[in-house]
Amino acid sequence: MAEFNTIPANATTTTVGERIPTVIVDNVHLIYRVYGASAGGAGSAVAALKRIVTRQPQRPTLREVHAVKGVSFVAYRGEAIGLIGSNGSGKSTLLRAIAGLMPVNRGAIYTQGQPSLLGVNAALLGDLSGERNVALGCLAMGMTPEQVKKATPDILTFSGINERGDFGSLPMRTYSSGMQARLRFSISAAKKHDVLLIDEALATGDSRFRRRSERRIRQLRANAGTVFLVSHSIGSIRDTCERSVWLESGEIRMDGPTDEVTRAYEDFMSSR
Ligand SMILES: Nc1ncnc2c1ncn2[C@@H]1O[C@H](COP(=O)(O)OP(=O)(O)OP(=O)(O)O)[C@@H](O)[C@H]1O
Repeated sequence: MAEFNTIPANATTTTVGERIPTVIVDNVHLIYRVYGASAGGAGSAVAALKRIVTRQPQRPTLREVHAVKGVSFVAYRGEAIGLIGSNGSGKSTLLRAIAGLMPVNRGAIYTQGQPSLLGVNAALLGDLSGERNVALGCLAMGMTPEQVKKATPDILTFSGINERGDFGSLPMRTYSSGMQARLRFSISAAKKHDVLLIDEALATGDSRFRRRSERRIRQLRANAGTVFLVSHSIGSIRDTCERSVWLESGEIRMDGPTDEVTRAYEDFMSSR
């Protein structure tokens, strides 16, 4: 997408008023292959006895989980998009593919720049202090050592982990899961991202941190990035995203203004 290079970094439209695409998802299929999974009772005691009697070795089996089925949409600069859907509908899988962490089996994903995935499972090292993890996380995001030094106090303050004592110098394994999630979010949000993918990160923070991180997401968007937010908290989605994509069983059920999509999703969930 070489034509993006000629557009000013903070513009959300071209000079002729066209919106600038940042992520194009074109008829994407994502399939997990699970090796060694026993299918249809092959793992039962009767099946095992039968194999012993007939002296047949257990054959390795392969099962496929078709997690995302033919999904297409275009995301634009300056948009915050909520990804909603019931458990197992394919939201996290789709984010991982947009981040380039999972190959697509069919279709294609085009992105502007390198999308950054911020998830509750993002790797931070439990034996290192919060401060060291901040430094490593910032270096991994491409900051220089000087930028890291400058950004570290702000990141620690934003995360709020030092509000109840000097936790920044303690190993991360001593943090609650909410504190760990807050620090992960704060590290990722310290950098301007072309495309920031957030998987449930806000759900684990308390309400004060949630408000703070929602403000930060709005700032990241205002800096012309695109934000994707996966969350089961419809409140967070409504407060942060003006557009939502609803996935169900790996397919798009609805894509449009958050108010309309979340209302339809809530009706669907309450009728189940
Ligand atoms: N590593 C994996 N191996 C095999 N199947 C997987 C794997 N990860 C997810 N799946 C399957 O892919 C499907 C989509 O899962 P995914 O985690 O993307 O859903 P989700 O919408 O994010 O769910 P949730 O809301 O529960 O987090 C599910 O059927 C799940 O069982």
